[in-house]
Amino acid sequence: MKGSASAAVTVVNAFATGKGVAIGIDMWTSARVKVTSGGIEGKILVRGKEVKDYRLVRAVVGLLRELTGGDFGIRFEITSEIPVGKGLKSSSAAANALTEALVKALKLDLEPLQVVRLGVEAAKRAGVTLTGAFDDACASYFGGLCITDNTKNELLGRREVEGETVVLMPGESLMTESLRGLDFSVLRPYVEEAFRLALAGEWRKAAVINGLIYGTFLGHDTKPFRVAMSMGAVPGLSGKGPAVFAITDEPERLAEAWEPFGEVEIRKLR
Ligand SMILES: Nc1ncnc2c1ncn2[C@@H]1O[C@H](COP(=O)(O)OP(=O)(O)O)[C@@H](O)[C@H]1O
Ligand SMILES: O=C(O)C1=C[C@@H](OP(=O)(O)O)[C@@H](O)[C@H](O)C1
Repeated sequence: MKGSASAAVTVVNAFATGKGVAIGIDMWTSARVKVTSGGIEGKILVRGKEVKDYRLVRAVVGLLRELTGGDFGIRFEITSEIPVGKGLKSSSAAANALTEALVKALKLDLEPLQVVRLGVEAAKRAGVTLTGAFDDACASYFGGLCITDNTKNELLGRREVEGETVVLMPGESLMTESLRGLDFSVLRPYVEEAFRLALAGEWRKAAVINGLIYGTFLGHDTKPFRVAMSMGAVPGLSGKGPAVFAITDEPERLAEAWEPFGEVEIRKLR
């Protein structure tokens, strides 16, 4: 059976408040799963390279074994376009895609939101998230702009968004788990303002403010933001970064200007 889910970009990062906003983008992870009599065997390919980190796979299987009471194994293959550790939600997409594939293979009758919540629980157990990242998981599974309360796994609002975004993926990687213990609560008053803007429909302004706050706090290079803003684009920091995205009428021009900072791709919002 097959499952798939996409990358997403951040409008408001949930680290400081537990509430977040993210938008799905057209960059995909797919999972194929066969249920077997025992063991977990398979391969993870990210942008053509093998990744040997099976924590998320084991967590998804463990969770579904508990749910069904079955002692099954799996053969799996995960193929992903989403680079790991850039802030583009590789973990949410993998958890969603694998959970969806396995739920189908086990012929379980679950609502889409239940599938997403299982993926979030698996990501927590695997230790790859701070809040559970229900915001990212919803944007990754359903697409659109998703506003969530990650402390309650509640989807507060969702709306369709159209257009393209330029995505900059700098060479360095930053794993979410490496930020555990950092006190983001000092950012709360400012991030709450960004969240209010997003709730009021002003998600572009929210993304810029969120990006400047988190980007500064985490010590990211501010040049990509400056370049994008000076060209009239609307930039944001995706997750904890280092990936940056921007909405602009001239994606090709911005993509060229961002080339010195890393790999650049133009993707559709979905
Ligand atoms: N395609 C994948 N298949 C299985 N696990 C994955 C995949 N992509 C990411 N992961 C898991 O998620 C972790 C990265 O999560 P995270 O630090 O949040 O990065 P990102 O910023 O890319 O979401 C990896 O260490 C790995 O455990
Ligand atoms: O782990 C988490 O709880 C979160 C991770 C962040 O995304 P990345 O993992 O993509 O950096 C952030 O945007 C999200 O709101 C919450």
